[in-house]
Amino acid sequence: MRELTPDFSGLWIPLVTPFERGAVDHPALYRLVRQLANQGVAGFVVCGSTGEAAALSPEEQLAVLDTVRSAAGDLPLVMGLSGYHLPETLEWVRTLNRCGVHGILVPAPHYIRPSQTGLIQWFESIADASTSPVVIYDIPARTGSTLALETLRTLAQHPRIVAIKDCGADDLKTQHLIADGALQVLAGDDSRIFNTVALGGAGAIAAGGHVHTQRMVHVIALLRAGELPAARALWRPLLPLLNALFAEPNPGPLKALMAHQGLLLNELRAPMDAASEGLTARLRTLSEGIPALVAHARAI
Ligand SMILES: O=C(O)C1=N[C@H](C(=O)O)C[C@H](O)C1
Repeated sequence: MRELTPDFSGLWIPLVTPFERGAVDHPALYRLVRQLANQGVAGFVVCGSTGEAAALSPEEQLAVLDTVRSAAGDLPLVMGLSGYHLPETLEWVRTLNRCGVHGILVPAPHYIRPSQTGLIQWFESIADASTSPVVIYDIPARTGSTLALETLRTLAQHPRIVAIKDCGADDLKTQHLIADGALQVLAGDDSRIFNTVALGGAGAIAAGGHVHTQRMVHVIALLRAGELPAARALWRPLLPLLNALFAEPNPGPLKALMAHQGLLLNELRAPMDAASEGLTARLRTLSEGIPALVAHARAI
């Protein structure tokens, strides 16, 4: 039986971490969250892959969480985890328990590629230790581990495992998970948002939601309301930009575009680096070619 009935539907923004001369740029992060918070987003993911969490110390991660919390108002926060050392990860979960987040986003341990039994043990141990709901982060391209459908079905029986950020790139698995109804399915690959939500998924955790945020919020809301033609009309202009944002390693392209928009400095922590000039120019052209939402909405 489920202990909690949390809701992860809608558009969640996996926040970038702005930097200035090597340090976290907290004022820029605060301004960014303030600006996004009143655009209809469901909440924020702090220290996900887009947030370059792997390059942040635990102290920096907690400071980032504090800044986001101070700017986010009532919006819920999900904290990302990473690593492969189970005892250290459980200790970190206990630290996060004291921070009172809405959920934790948990990927498979990276690099070591355990068996499906080992993966079940990993997620169940973390869920047992967590006082917050767990969102499974299924992202084999980054972790090296594929979560089989049966593994996910087993994990869905845990009372605190309630949702999945689906970057599995496996359409059939996505459809089975949605049909099962045991986990809320959130698109984790931006280009799959439309299909996932049209099939009955609950929403998305999408880095591309930093830009043209309201358009993405509307697409998801229209799909959830069954208004397919209107959703399609808003989605089509977004797709080339969303694809281009991932043409080089995320969040390089996103930060380049946001820097052009004056939202932060175009700085990443090594070994992540800035997007190429050619891609940056293409992103600007694509982004500027997307009609303003109000004008577009009038036209449909
Ligand atoms: O940080 C995230 O959460 C996301 N990560 C994915 C990735 O970087 O692979 C992309 C997605 O848009 C959000």
